Amino acid sequence: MAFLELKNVSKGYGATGQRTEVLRDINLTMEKGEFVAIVGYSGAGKSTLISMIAGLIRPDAGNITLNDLEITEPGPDRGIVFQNYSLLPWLTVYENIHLAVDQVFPNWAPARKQQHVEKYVAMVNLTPARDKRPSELSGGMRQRVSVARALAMDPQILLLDEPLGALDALTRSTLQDEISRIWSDDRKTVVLITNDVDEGIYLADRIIPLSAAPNATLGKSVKIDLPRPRDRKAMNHDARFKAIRKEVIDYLLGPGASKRAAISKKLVLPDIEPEDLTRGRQRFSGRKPIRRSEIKTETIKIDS
Ligand SMILES: Nc1ncnc2c1ncn2[C@@H]1O[C@H](COP(=O)(O)OP(=O)(O)OP(=O)(O)O)[C@@H](O)[C@H]1O
Repeated sequence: MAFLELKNVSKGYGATGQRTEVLRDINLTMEKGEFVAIVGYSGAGKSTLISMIAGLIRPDAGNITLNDLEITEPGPDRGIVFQNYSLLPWLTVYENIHLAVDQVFPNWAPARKQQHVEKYVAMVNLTPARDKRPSELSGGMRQRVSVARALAMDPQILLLDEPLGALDALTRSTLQDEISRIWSDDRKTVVLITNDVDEGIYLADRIIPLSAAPNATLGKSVKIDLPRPRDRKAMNHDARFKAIRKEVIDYLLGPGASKRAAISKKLVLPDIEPEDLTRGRQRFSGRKPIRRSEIKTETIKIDS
Protein backbone atom coordinates (compact mmCIF):
# COMPACT_ATOMS: atom_id res chain seq x y z
CA MET A 1 0.00 0.00 0.00
CA ALA A 2 1.39 3.39 -0.98
CA PHE A 3 1.73 6.01 1.75
CA LEU A 4 0.46 8.85 -0.45
CA GLU A 5 -1.58 8.03 -3.53
CA LEU A 6 -3.15 10.24 -6.17
CA LYS A 7 -5.41 8.36 -8.57
CA ASN A 8 -6.63 9.93 -11.81
CA VAL A 9 -6.83 13.37 -10.22
CA SER A 10 -8.12 16.22 -12.39
CA LYS A 11 -8.85 19.82 -11.52
CA GLY A 12 -10.08 22.84 -13.46
CA TYR A 13 -11.30 26.34 -12.67
CA GLY A 14 -14.10 28.52 -14.00
CA ALA A 15 -17.72 28.14 -15.01
CA THR A 16 -18.84 26.10 -18.01
CA GLY A 17 -17.88 27.85 -21.21
CA GLN A 18 -14.90 29.67 -19.66
CA ARG A 19 -13.48 26.70 -17.88
CA THR A 20 -9.77 25.82 -17.88
CA GLU A 21 -8.84 22.24 -17.16
CA VAL A 22 -5.56 22.78 -15.33
CA LEU A 23 -4.57 19.28 -14.24
CA ARG A 24 -5.60 16.04 -15.92
CA ASP A 25 -5.19 12.44 -14.84
CA ILE A 26 -2.54 12.93 -12.22
CA ASN A 27 -1.29 9.62 -10.85
CA LEU A 28 1.33 9.47 -8.14
CA THR A 29 2.33 7.01 -5.45
CA MET A 30 4.85 7.73 -2.74
CA GLU A 31 6.38 5.57 -0.05
CA LYS A 32 6.84 6.68 3.53
CA GLY A 33 10.09 8.58 3.99
CA GLU A 34 10.46 9.40 0.30
CA PHE A 35 11.42 12.86 -0.95
CA VAL A 36 9.76 13.61 -4.28
CA ALA A 37 10.24 16.80 -6.29
CA ILE A 38 7.65 17.92 -8.85
CA VAL A 39 9.04 20.38 -11.34
CA GLY A 40 7.12 22.34 -13.92
CA TYR A 41 6.32 25.54 -15.72
CA SER A 42 4.89 28.55 -13.98
CA GLY A 43 1.11 28.25 -14.15
CA ALA A 44 1.22 24.51 -14.82
CA GLY A 45 -0.82 23.79 -11.72
CA LYS A 46 1.88 22.94 -9.18
CA SER A 47 0.24 24.91 -6.36
CA THR A 48 -3.13 23.48 -7.33
CA LEU A 49 -1.66 20.00 -7.03
CA ILE A 50 -0.09 20.57 -3.62
CA SER A 51 -3.21 22.38 -2.37
CA MET A 52 -5.23 19.28 -3.19
CA ILE A 53 -2.78 17.09 -1.24
CA ALA A 54 -3.03 19.61 1.60
CA GLY A 55 -6.83 19.32 1.46
CA LEU A 56 -7.26 23.04 0.82
CA ILE A 57 -9.13 22.33 -2.43
CA ARG A 58 -10.89 19.23 -3.72
CA PRO A 59 -10.20 17.47 -7.02
CA ASP A 60 -12.96 17.50 -9.64
CA ALA A 61 -12.24 13.86 -10.38
CA GLY A 62 -10.11 11.13 -8.87
CA ASN A 63 -9.05 10.80 -5.28
CA ILE A 64 -6.10 11.34 -2.96
CA THR A 65 -5.29 9.14 0.01
CA LEU A 66 -2.72 9.41 2.77
CA ASN A 67 -2.20 6.21 4.72
CA ASP A 68 -5.24 4.81 2.92
CA LEU A 69 -7.51 7.61 4.21
CA GLU A 70 -9.07 9.94 1.67
CA ILE A 71 -7.97 13.57 1.99
CA THR A 72 -11.05 15.77 2.20
CA GLU A 73 -9.84 18.71 4.29
CA PRO A 74 -6.64 20.17 5.77
CA GLY A 75 -5.20 18.35 8.77
CA PRO A 76 -2.20 18.40 11.10
CA ASP A 77 -0.87 15.23 9.43
CA ARG A 78 0.20 17.51 6.54
CA GLY A 79 2.65 20.35 7.18
CA ILE A 80 2.77 23.01 4.50
CA VAL A 81 5.42 25.60 3.71
CA PHE A 82 4.41 28.24 1.17
CA GLN A 83 6.61 30.60 -0.81
CA ASN A 84 5.25 33.65 1.03
CA TYR A 85 6.19 32.55 4.59
CA SER A 86 2.67 33.12 6.08
CA LEU A 87 3.93 33.95 9.58
CA LEU A 88 1.97 35.98 12.09
CA PRO A 89 3.73 39.37 12.09
CA TRP A 90 2.97 40.26 15.72
CA LEU A 91 4.53 37.06 17.09
CA THR A 92 8.22 36.27 17.55
CA VAL A 93 9.99 33.30 15.95
CA TYR A 94 9.46 31.32 19.15
CA GLU A 95 5.81 32.34 19.47
CA ASN A 96 4.96 31.57 15.84
CA ILE A 97 6.20 28.01 16.29
CA HIS A 98 4.72 27.72 19.79
CA LEU A 99 1.27 28.66 18.51
CA ALA A 100 1.34 25.80 16.02
CA VAL A 101 2.55 23.38 18.70
CA ASP A 102 -0.28 24.56 21.01
CA GLN A 103 -2.82 23.75 18.32
CA VAL A 104 -1.51 20.29 17.53
CA PHE A 105 -0.48 19.18 21.03
CA PRO A 106 -2.87 21.07 23.36
CA ASN A 107 -2.46 18.54 26.17
CA TRP A 108 1.29 18.70 26.47
CA ALA A 109 2.72 20.28 29.63
CA PRO A 110 4.17 23.79 29.13
CA ALA A 111 7.74 22.61 29.73
CA ARG A 112 7.43 19.91 27.07
CA LYS A 113 6.06 22.40 24.56
CA GLN A 114 8.87 24.83 25.33
CA GLN A 115 11.54 22.15 24.88
CA HIS A 116 9.93 21.01 21.63
CA VAL A 117 9.78 24.55 20.21
CA GLU A 118 13.39 25.27 21.22
CA LYS A 119 14.49 22.07 19.45
CA TYR A 120 13.01 23.19 16.14
CA VAL A 121 14.24 26.78 16.53
CA ALA A 122 17.73 25.32 16.95
CA MET A 123 17.26 22.87 14.07
CA VAL A 124 16.92 25.76 11.65
CA ASN A 125 19.74 27.73 13.31
CA LEU A 126 17.52 30.50 14.62
CA THR A 127 18.22 30.34 18.36
CA PRO A 128 19.92 33.77 18.34
CA ALA A 129 16.84 35.23 16.61
CA ARG A 130 14.19 33.39 18.64
CA ASP A 131 12.69 36.62 20.06
CA LYS A 132 12.58 38.56 16.80
CA ARG A 133 9.40 39.30 14.86
CA PRO A 134 9.11 38.47 11.14
CA SER A 135 9.68 42.11 10.13
CA GLU A 136 13.11 41.92 11.78
CA LEU A 137 14.11 38.81 9.83
CA SER A 138 15.51 38.29 6.33
CA GLY A 139 13.51 36.30 3.78
CA GLY A 140 15.68 33.25 4.36
CA MET A 141 15.20 33.47 8.13
CA ARG A 142 11.43 33.78 7.72
CA GLN A 143 11.39 30.73 5.54
CA ARG A 144 13.41 28.85 8.15
CA VAL A 145 10.70 29.73 10.70
CA SER A 146 8.05 28.37 8.31
CA VAL A 147 10.00 25.13 7.90
CA ALA A 148 10.52 24.82 11.68
CA ARG A 149 6.86 25.53 12.35
CA ALA A 150 5.73 22.87 9.88
CA LEU A 151 8.18 20.29 11.27
CA ALA A 152 7.32 21.09 14.91
CA MET A 153 3.75 19.97 14.20
CA ASP A 154 5.24 16.55 13.48
CA PRO A 155 3.23 16.01 10.30
CA GLN A 156 3.26 12.69 8.48
CA ILE A 157 4.14 14.49 5.29
CA LEU A 158 5.75 17.83 4.54
CA LEU A 159 4.44 19.78 1.55
CA LEU A 160 6.86 22.40 0.27
CA ASP A 161 5.26 24.73 -2.29
CA GLU A 162 8.17 26.55 -3.95
CA PRO A 163 9.49 27.38 -0.47
CA LEU A 164 12.69 28.97 -1.77
CA GLY A 165 11.23 30.74 -4.79
CA ALA A 166 11.30 34.24 -3.25
CA LEU A 167 14.90 34.02 -2.02
CA ASP A 168 18.10 35.27 -3.58
CA ALA A 169 20.35 32.61 -5.10
CA LEU A 170 22.86 32.41 -2.27
CA THR A 171 20.24 32.17 0.48
CA ARG A 172 18.41 29.67 -1.68
CA SER A 173 21.38 27.33 -1.88
CA THR A 174 22.01 27.69 1.89
CA LEU A 175 18.42 26.72 2.61
CA GLN A 176 18.60 23.84 0.17
CA ASP A 177 21.52 22.54 2.24
CA GLU A 178 19.49 22.97 5.43
CA ILE A 179 16.47 21.18 4.00
CA SER A 180 18.74 18.38 2.85
CA ARG A 181 20.35 18.09 6.31
CA ILE A 182 17.01 18.22 8.16
CA TRP A 183 15.53 15.62 5.83
CA SER A 184 18.52 13.31 6.35
CA ASP A 185 18.06 13.60 10.15
CA ASP A 186 14.29 13.38 10.17
CA ARG A 187 13.39 11.27 7.09
CA LYS A 188 9.95 12.84 6.74
CA THR A 189 8.00 12.13 3.61
CA VAL A 190 8.36 15.29 1.51
CA VAL A 191 6.71 16.64 -1.64
CA LEU A 192 8.68 19.57 -3.01
CA ILE A 193 7.16 21.76 -5.69
CA THR A 194 9.76 23.73 -7.60
CA ASN A 195 10.46 25.35 -10.94
CA ASP A 196 14.17 24.68 -10.55
CA VAL A 197 15.21 21.34 -12.04
CA ASP A 198 18.61 21.39 -10.34
CA GLU A 199 17.05 22.10 -6.95
CA GLY A 200 14.78 19.09 -7.37
CA ILE A 201 17.67 16.83 -8.35
CA TYR A 202 19.85 18.12 -5.51
CA LEU A 203 17.24 17.44 -2.84
CA ALA A 204 14.95 14.61 -3.85
CA ASP A 205 14.91 10.83 -4.27
CA ARG A 206 12.75 11.16 -7.37
CA ILE A 207 11.92 14.02 -9.68
CA ILE A 208 8.75 14.16 -11.76
CA PRO A 209 8.13 16.74 -14.49
CA LEU A 210 4.70 18.33 -14.81
CA SER A 211 3.78 19.37 -18.35
CA ALA A 212 2.32 22.82 -19.04
CA ALA A 213 -1.36 23.63 -18.48
CA PRO A 214 -4.03 23.23 -19.70
CA ASN A 215 -4.41 19.52 -19.07
CA ALA A 216 -1.05 19.38 -17.36
CA THR A 217 -0.03 15.93 -16.31
CA LEU A 218 2.91 14.24 -14.65
CA GLY A 219 5.61 12.74 -16.81
CA LYS A 220 7.83 9.80 -16.05
CA SER A 221 9.23 9.72 -12.56
CA VAL A 222 13.03 9.77 -12.62
CA LYS A 223 14.92 8.14 -9.78
CA ILE A 224 17.77 10.26 -8.44
CA ASP A 225 20.31 7.62 -7.56
CA LEU A 226 23.05 10.07 -6.62
CA PRO A 227 24.73 9.34 -3.28
CA ARG A 228 23.97 11.56 -0.27
CA PRO A 229 25.15 13.90 1.08
CA ARG A 230 25.28 15.50 -2.34
CA ASP A 231 27.98 17.87 -3.38
CA ARG A 232 26.45 20.58 -5.54
CA LYS A 233 29.65 21.41 -7.37
CA ALA A 234 30.76 17.83 -8.00
CA MET A 235 27.22 16.95 -9.11
CA ASN A 236 27.49 19.37 -12.01
CA HIS A 237 30.15 17.18 -13.57
CA ASP A 238 28.42 13.91 -12.78
CA ALA A 239 27.22 12.00 -15.84
CA ARG A 240 24.19 10.62 -13.99
CA PHE A 241 23.17 14.11 -12.85
CA LYS A 242 23.37 15.35 -16.43
CA ALA A 243 21.34 12.39 -17.67
CA ILE A 244 18.59 12.99 -15.08
CA ARG A 245 18.46 16.70 -15.84
CA LYS A 246 18.30 15.99 -19.58
CA GLU A 247 15.48 13.50 -19.17
CA VAL A 248 13.40 15.95 -17.13
CA ILE A 249 14.08 18.92 -19.39
CA ASP A 250 13.45 16.86 -22.53
CA TYR A 251 10.01 16.01 -21.16
CA LEU A 252 9.30 19.64 -20.33
CA LEU A 253 10.47 20.80 -23.74
CA GLY A 254 9.14 17.74 -25.54
CA PRO A 255 6.74 17.55 -28.50
CA GLY A 256 3.69 18.31 -26.35
CA ALA A 257 5.37 21.31 -24.82
CA SER A 258 6.54 22.78 -28.11
CA LYS A 259 3.04 22.38 -29.56
CA ARG A 260 1.65 24.28 -26.59
CA ALA A 261 4.43 26.84 -26.84
CA ALA A 262 3.42 27.49 -30.43
CA ILE A 263 -0.03 28.39 -29.15
CA SER A 264 1.23 30.50 -26.27
CA LYS A 265 4.72 31.97 -26.46
CA LYS A 266 4.45 33.13 -22.89
CA LEU A 267 5.46 29.93 -21.15
CA VAL A 268 7.95 30.39 -18.34
CA LEU A 269 10.53 27.66 -18.26
CA PRO A 270 12.01 26.10 -15.15
CA ASP A 271 15.24 27.64 -13.95
CA ILE A 272 18.22 25.95 -15.51
CA GLU A 273 21.55 26.26 -13.76
CA PRO A 274 24.80 26.76 -15.63
CA GLU A 275 26.77 23.56 -15.59
CA ASP A 276 30.01 24.88 -14.19
CA LEU A 277 29.22 26.90 -11.12
CA THR A 278 32.68 28.42 -10.98
CA ARG A 279 31.92 30.00 -14.32
CA GLY A 280 28.20 30.33 -13.58
CA ARG A 281 26.88 33.80 -14.01
CA GLN A 282 23.62 33.47 -12.18
CA ARG A 283 23.68 31.53 -8.96
CA PHE A 284 26.05 33.64 -6.92
CA SER A 285 25.25 36.92 -8.50
CA GLY A 286 21.59 36.53 -7.54
CA ARG A 287 19.33 34.81 -10.00
CA LYS A 288 16.54 37.12 -11.00
CA PRO A 289 13.03 35.76 -11.41
CA ILE A 290 12.38 35.08 -15.08
CA ARG A 291 9.68 37.28 -16.57
CA ARG A 292 7.27 35.60 -18.89
CA SER A 293 7.89 38.22 -21.54
CA GLU A 294 11.63 37.56 -21.44
CA ILE A 295 11.45 33.94 -22.45
CA LYS A 296 10.52 32.13 -25.60
CA THR A 297 10.91 28.40 -25.72
CA GLU A 298 12.76 28.38 -29.02
CA THR A 299 15.60 30.52 -27.65
CA ILE A 300 16.41 28.25 -24.70
CA LYS A 301 19.60 26.24 -25.07
CA ILE A 302 20.27 23.39 -22.71
CA ASP A 303 23.72 21.93 -22.24
CA SER A 304 23.66 18.24 -21.65
N1 LIG B 1 -8.75 29.76 -7.51
C1 LIG B 1 -8.52 29.82 -8.82
N2 LIG B 1 -9.47 30.24 -9.68
C2 LIG B 1 -9.26 30.28 -11.01
N3 LIG B 1 -8.08 29.96 -11.59
C3 LIG B 1 -7.09 29.54 -10.79
C4 LIG B 1 -7.24 29.47 -9.37
N4 LIG B 1 -6.09 28.99 -8.84
C5 LIG B 1 -5.25 28.82 -9.87
N5 LIG B 1 -5.85 29.14 -11.04
C6 LIG B 1 -5.26 29.04 -12.38
O1 LIG B 1 -4.79 27.70 -12.53
C7 LIG B 1 -3.55 27.69 -13.22
C8 LIG B 1 -2.51 26.97 -12.37
O2 LIG B 1 -2.24 27.75 -11.22
P1 LIG B 1 -1.22 27.29 -10.11
O3 LIG B 1 -1.06 28.39 -9.13
O4 LIG B 1 -1.63 25.96 -9.59
O5 LIG B 1 0.11 27.11 -10.98
P2 LIG B 1 1.65 27.01 -10.52
O6 LIG B 1 2.25 25.96 -11.38
O7 LIG B 1 1.72 26.81 -9.05
O8 LIG B 1 2.18 28.44 -10.92
P3 LIG B 1 3.41 29.27 -10.28
O9 LIG B 1 4.63 28.41 -10.45
O10 LIG B 1 3.43 30.49 -11.14
O11 LIG B 1 3.08 29.53 -8.84
C9 LIG B 1 -3.19 29.13 -13.52
O12 LIG B 1 -3.62 29.42 -14.83
C10 LIG B 1 -4.02 29.93 -12.53
O13 LIG B 1 -4.37 31.18 -13.04
